[in-house]
Amino acid sequence: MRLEVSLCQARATVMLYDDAGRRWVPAGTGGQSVSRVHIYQNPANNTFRVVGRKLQADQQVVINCPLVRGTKYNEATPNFHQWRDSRQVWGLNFGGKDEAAQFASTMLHALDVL
Ligand SMILES: CCOC(=O)[C@@H]1C[C@@H](CC)[C@@H]2C=C[C@H]3CCN(C(=O)[C@@H]4CC[C@H]5C=C[C@]6(CCCN6C(=O)[C@H](Cc6ccccc6Cl)NC(C)=O)C(=O)N54)[C@@H]3C(=O)N12
Repeated sequence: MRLEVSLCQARATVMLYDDAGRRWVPAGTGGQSVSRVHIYQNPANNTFRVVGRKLQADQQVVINCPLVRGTKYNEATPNFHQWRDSRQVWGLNFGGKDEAAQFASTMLHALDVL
């Protein structure tokens, strides 16, 4: 079974939108902290997912989100990008604009070929 390929990675704080509270909350536990976020491609079936693990010791997985054809990826600001999955809204608060642009470019490619 072929392994998934990491198409890109970026440092970002992974956030979820709390509809009830109308505010962004950090994904995972242990408060707001930076993760390394990848876009993985599974070549066997041409699927993609966004996976992020905290940089800190426990490497907690804070996002594991399959990409769905037709998803709109919204670059709300140069550093803050967001998209909806079936249940919630994800936000990535990137460490830098260049990383953010690279991630967006890869994301848009993935959504284009899905
Ligand atoms: C600077 C100070 O920033 C802040 O204090 C907070 C914390 C900052 C770090 C984490 C973060 C950073 C940047 C800003 C940038 C703006 N922004 C918001 O949240 C805006 C403002 C109003 C608010 C209203 C709704 C909300 C929330 C949920 C989804 N959504 C939509 O608009 C969606 C978007 C969308 C569009 C297309 C496709 C997909 C999707 Cl998802 N539209 C629809 C049609 O679904 C949204 O994004 N909203 C952020 C913010 O405030 N903050």
